[in-house]
Amino acid sequence: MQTAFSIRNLLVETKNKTLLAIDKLDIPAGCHTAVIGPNGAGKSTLLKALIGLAGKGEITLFDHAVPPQLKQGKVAWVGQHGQYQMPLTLEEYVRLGVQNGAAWPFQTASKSSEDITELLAYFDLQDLAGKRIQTLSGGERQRANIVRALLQKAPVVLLDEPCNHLDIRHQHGLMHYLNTRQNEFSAVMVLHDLNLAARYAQYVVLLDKGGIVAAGTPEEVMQPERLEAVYHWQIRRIDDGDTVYFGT
Ligand SMILES: Nc1ncnc2c1ncn2[C@@H]1O[C@H](COP(=O)(O)OP(=O)(O)OP(=O)(O)O)[C@@H](O)[C@H]1O
Repeated sequence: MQTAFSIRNLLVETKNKTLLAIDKLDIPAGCHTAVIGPNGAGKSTLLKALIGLAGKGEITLFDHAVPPQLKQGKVAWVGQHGQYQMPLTLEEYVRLGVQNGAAWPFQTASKSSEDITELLAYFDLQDLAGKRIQTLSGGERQRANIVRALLQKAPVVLLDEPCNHLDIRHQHGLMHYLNTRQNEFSAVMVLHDLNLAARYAQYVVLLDKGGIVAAGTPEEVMQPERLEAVYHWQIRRIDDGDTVYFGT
């Protein structure tokens, strides 16, 4: 299996504390990875390390050493906090993604106005295209952030809690969109919702206290006893024969 990110001897630390220590982790390409774990486990820190914003260690992307250009947006990024003070309409805001998507070895797809129209329609934003971003709701802004990142047509998209502010339709809509585009890009996403992780991710990394507890398929990783030990809460796994759910 091809590897998207290959991580060796990653260490992220402050003066007094180790935030994340990972000896070895290979995040597969051509599928979507969910990073799960309790608050403070190190999930966002891992995503930051993947784009070179945190830590020391060896990280390769499709077997290339991660170069400084990654910091300039060659891996698409949906962060937890957007910048909404710019005097832009929603359409102008998402078009920033097109401008960020400069060529780099893995960049092949073209970026056309059809992409924008299609993505705005899919994420139900077409009627808001002319609206100022400051006036959008939380969920509308989050969807705009997602469209802006997807327009970069990068081979890897990192999403830090992308379902924040999204209603149930748009949560599943986003996950469905990602799963139908696995031949175009690999997504690595921080998810708090275990049900979304179990249903839509093909690879799961469970973090706790700045380290990896388990990594593998959802079935391998998301065992109730293991989740209970990490989240310190009773967790039940319910399999209705079609879908696996996690409840308390
Ligand atoms: N710049 C920093 N300086 C000091 N500590 C930090 C810094 N950034 C993160 N931390 C700490 O590192 C730990 C991991 O943070 P991180 O944001 O990666 O957690 P997370 O798993 O994404 O959590 P959450 O689910 O709450 O978003 C936390 O204990 C956090 O307080």
